[in-house]
Amino acid sequence: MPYGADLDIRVTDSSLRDGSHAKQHQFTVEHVRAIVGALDDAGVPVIEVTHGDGLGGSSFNYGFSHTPEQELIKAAVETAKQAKIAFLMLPGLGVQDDIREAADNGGSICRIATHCTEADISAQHFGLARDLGLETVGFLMMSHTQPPEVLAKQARIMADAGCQCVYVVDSAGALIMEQTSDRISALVAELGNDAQVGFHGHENLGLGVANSVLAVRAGALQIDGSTRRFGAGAGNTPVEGFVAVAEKLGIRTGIDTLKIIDAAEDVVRPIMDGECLLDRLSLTMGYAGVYSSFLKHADRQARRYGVSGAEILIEAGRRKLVGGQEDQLIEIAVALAGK
Ligand SMILES: C[C@H](O)CC(=O)C(=O)O
Ligand SMILES: [Mn+2]
Repeated sequence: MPYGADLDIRVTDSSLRDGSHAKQHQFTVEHVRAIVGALDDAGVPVIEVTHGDGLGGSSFNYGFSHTPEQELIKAAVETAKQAKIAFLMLPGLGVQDDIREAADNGGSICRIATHCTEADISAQHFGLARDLGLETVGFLMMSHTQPPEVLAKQARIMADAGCQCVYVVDSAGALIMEQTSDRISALVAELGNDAQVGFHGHENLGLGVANSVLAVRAGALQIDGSTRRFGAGAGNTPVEGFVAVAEKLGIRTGIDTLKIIDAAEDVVRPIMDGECLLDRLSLTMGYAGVYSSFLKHADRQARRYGVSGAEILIEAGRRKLVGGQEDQLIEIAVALAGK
């Protein structure tokens, strides 16, 4: 079933949210204006702008923002001519007033993220977002850790609370091919016409584009990516790569392939501190099933305590750490240093 009359699927670019992890939350209003301007011109229909860990993420545990995210959201809304501006929030990290403020600043899509077994903590936030007239999206993070039937039940909780599209979120970039499509199919079967299904991929095993195509084939109607892979870990599904492949497969995204390729090279890349690489640490994250946004934290602790970043990540995977447990990376590094 197509997304709309002109689109088969809708792409959301997360460079200005997931890329915040890679940029260590140092986005400025100028960065936002430049990236939103280029993506909007290329026809990207949705652009997500927030601290990497969502509204309220600017903190000691996650890393302080250079510029308050509400200012960034406002700048994005002022710049975009056709794109809708989305924002992310994790219940407990952000609070309901943050959603109200983001809506006042013109954000029109509210994305609520929970660990994939904790959808129930999102109910009041979806309720508020719908009351405010916002479009809603739910994120089931670390979806590789649960089988399709468990995710489907969690998706049902979100949909019943007012979520209009539930995403399978491959936070660790650990899903491999059919592991993605089986999860998407289970959500599509559970939700039917009650909500759409989306997929958010990371490149830690190099499968972002392939997994996204399989997600579309399994019925996903919304796909996330980041132009130039500007995201946590090895980055997200590259929007320009996905759009090129989609065009060749006859999947209509509404995005101009050549314009988004230029935007990646000429606008997004100069704002990045460096390329998001499929190197030892990010590959280890995909292999060990570790939350992609742990990359910079693990690297920092490895340098601080003179231990192996890869060993920190392997242990984080063994402990099945979830977002919010960044402090345990310090404990692991201290333990490794003491050996
Ligand atoms: C808060 C996380 O960074 C959300 C996300 O993009 C993911 O889990 O992946
Ligand atoms: Mn992500």
